[in-house]
Amino acid sequence: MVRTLNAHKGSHPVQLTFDEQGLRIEGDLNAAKKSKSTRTVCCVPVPVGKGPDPTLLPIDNLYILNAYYQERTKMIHIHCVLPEDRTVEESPADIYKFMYSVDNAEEAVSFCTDLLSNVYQDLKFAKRLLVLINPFGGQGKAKEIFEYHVRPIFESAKCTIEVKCTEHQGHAIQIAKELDINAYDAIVTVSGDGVIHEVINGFLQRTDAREAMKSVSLGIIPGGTGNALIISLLGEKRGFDPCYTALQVIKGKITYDDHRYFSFLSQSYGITAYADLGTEHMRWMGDTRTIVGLLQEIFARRSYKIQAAIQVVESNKRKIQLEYRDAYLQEERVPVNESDGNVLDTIPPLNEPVPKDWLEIDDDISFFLASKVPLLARGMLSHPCALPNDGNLDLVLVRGSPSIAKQLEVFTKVETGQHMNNEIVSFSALLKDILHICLLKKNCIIVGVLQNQGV
Ligand SMILES: Nc1ncnc2c1ncn2[C@@H]1O[C@H](COP(=O)(O)OP(=O)(O)OP(=O)(O)O)[C@@H](O)[C@H]1O
Repeated sequence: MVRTLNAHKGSHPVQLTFDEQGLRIEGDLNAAKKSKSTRTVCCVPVPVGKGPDPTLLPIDNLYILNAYYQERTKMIHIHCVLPEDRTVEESPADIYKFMYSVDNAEEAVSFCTDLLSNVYQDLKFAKRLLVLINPFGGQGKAKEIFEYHVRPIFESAKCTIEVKCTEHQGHAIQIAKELDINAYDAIVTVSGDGVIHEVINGFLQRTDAREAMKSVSLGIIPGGTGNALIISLLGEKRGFDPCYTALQVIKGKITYDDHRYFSFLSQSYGITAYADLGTEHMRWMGDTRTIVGLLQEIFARRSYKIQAAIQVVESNKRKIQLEYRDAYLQEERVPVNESDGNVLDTIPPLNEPVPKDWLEIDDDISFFLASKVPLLARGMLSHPCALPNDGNLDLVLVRGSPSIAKQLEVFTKVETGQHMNNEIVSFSALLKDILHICLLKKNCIIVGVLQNQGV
């Protein structure tokens, strides 16, 4: 279907055309200067910089939030989220609002109706969102990120927005556990991974866990220190862009479907964990604090005692890399398990002997980092072969306390994933996501059982 509407901007004729792919705006001579939303800093309006003309290329359906005709002003309004420069890969996105006069109201209304049904198709328009903001996440800017970047996008898409700030640790678990799942289409977290973890666990504690996860999807706006899930899904730039991630809430189709998560990102012990815990007071630094923490740990040559029993599928790094490459190149993705029914606890009880085919580790280590996702922070491709749906956890293990030079070598290569080839790094895929760990630190014993059923 191709639809055209004749409009004008002042005395200049403008033509709007849409088809299955998107919308083309022709004739808007100063779109670059005026199309963006007004920006304010401390309530003072600031001029919008002149960027590339956003109407030069057709606007993909994905980017269009809303189109409506205002009777009073006789104007058609079209709201979009667009990359600021569409010729640049992964350019930051922003909200754009186009307005044109149309003389024939009936034509304008019917154009908007058809454009919207084309743009949303099987997606719901005007979603009901519950927004959970962790005011203390990351550098404490989650509220500002939401109000300044995200709310205007949700409002443009006519979403109903209910905002709650998380008030204490565990609050998001309670909210997800008690949520009226008929009242919302999505829970949107403006936080780091910690609050997402709580929402997932809140859902899993419900008797109608599957139903809840099917009907209420999870939207993620990065507002914390660790934003591993969203950057692993959308990439390091787009996953960190509040406008682009807000667009995903409106237009994305990520839902939990039939799969349950017990552990959705990583399990960390050793210097990576203590680098995070030991730099709590440096939150103002943003994600640089993780780097400072790691350097502190490396230069102190710390090591940590661990007892772990793991079931290893593959420990040959070369084979893991080749399998990953083959899976990545495969057009068809690995089919996911569609089975219904209860989630089985497949982990042997801790008081029983460790199965014979498992590997026991009773050692000092620098770090033990198991993950389902490749990126654990920006610039930290810690698990370059992690595939979210292969049913395995990937483990990076550095035993003992290697020299500072050797550890720094690993550290400098983690950005590209090359650390995996380093001699001090053991890299394994762990069978069926089962992992028993018993961590010993000083006099304290922590017993953990981790089970992961994959994404
Ligand atoms: N109001 C609050 N006061 C104290 N803790 C809170 C509050 N709201 C949420 N939390 C807790 O803060 C933890 C971390 O939250 P989040 O992931 O949003 O931030 P983060 O900066 O990415 O955290 P981290 O540095 O641990 O990665 C969550 O586990 C949550 O339980």
